[in-house]
Amino acid sequence: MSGSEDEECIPELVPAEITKVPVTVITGFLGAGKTTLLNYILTEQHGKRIAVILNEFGEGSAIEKSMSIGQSGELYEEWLELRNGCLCCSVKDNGVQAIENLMKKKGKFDYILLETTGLADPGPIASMFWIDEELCSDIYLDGIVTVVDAKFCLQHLLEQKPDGVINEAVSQVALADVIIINKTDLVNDEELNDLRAQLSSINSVARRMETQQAQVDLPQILDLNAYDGRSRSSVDEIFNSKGNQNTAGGSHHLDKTVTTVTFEVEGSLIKAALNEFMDTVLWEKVTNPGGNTMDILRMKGVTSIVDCPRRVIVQAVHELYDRQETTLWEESEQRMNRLVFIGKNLEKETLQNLFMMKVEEQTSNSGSS
Ligand SMILES: Nc1nc2c(ncn2[C@@H]2O[C@H](COP(=O)(O)OP(=O)(O)OP(=O)(O)O)[C@@H](O)[C@H]2O)c(=O)[nH]1
Repeated sequence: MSGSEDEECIPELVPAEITKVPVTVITGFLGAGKTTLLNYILTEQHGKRIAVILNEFGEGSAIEKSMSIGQSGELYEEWLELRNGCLCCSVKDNGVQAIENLMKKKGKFDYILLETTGLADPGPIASMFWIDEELCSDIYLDGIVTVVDAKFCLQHLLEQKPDGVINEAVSQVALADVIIINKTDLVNDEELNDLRAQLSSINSVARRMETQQAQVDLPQILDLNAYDGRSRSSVDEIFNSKGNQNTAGGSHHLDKTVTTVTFEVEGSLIKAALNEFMDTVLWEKVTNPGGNTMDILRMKGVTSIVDCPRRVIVQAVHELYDRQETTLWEESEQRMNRLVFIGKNLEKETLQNLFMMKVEEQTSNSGSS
């Protein structure tokens, strides 16, 4: 249709994204306080209609007992509608089916919290939101919240696993967008400081909160837009994050192989070079000077792409990554790339040099043309 008069009559369409429902994944080691957190949320009068999906494998849960598995082994879910408008569902699979069923109840809720089991690595769950196209059309991953037990978290983080076996507690901290240190009543200041330092040595970019009985300020954990390139906060977060290599304080000898590494490189690179860089570090893998393979669990970055007027945010969880254009560069602004990696055996110089090579390739190509 053309003609300005006609256009003026057309009501403004609401972009599809606005109707998508955010999902926050709540993870944390056994007994850390995930259920306490969810119970708190479900009983508070917060004015939100939150649907909670409990992924229960533990024993003794009242909700678990109310579930049953059909004779043919199919999944049965227990749905509870609560007085404050929340919905609660207990499931026995990885939660995908439950989300799909939940979406049929559209309109009854405006937020989803998905609790993982204490022993789960949240990586595959986070990836699911990128690879399942049907899911992605209705919902989006808002962030990962990891609850840790102030008293026992260090012990879990320090637990040595056989080669190739992932320490789930480390993985949960590495992938967190928010870390809630719960049960602070059970530790003294020194223990708490030690834990803070160790958590920060693994993941120095996550927002950190400290609670008793998991009593959080809800806006601190919801609507983070942690994977949304369009949110100003995610750009700021990447720019304000501090890289941290082996700076953990305290007397514990934490297995420091999972760390946060941050670097900045001036200039721009072409889109194909950025993809090559991502493929190399995520898929082909690079080794550090000690000969160990760098294994990236989480990555986020703000990059500058040649001929693109906007910053491009790159997000990765394990081997999957995604690019999104975000805010405009100012004309006078120095083009800059800032990348944050959380993973195993990371070494800043190797990653930075590899990225610089991609930027320099572009500079030398444009110089010779
Ligand atoms: N002292 C103390 N105990 C707490 C606190 N928060 C929760 N608890 C208790 O810790 C125990 C475990 O809490 P849950 O909320 O069930 O932990 P969870 O992470 O859901 O545990 P799993 O489902 O087994 O993974 C319960 O007995 C809670 O009452 C706290 O801040 N301080």
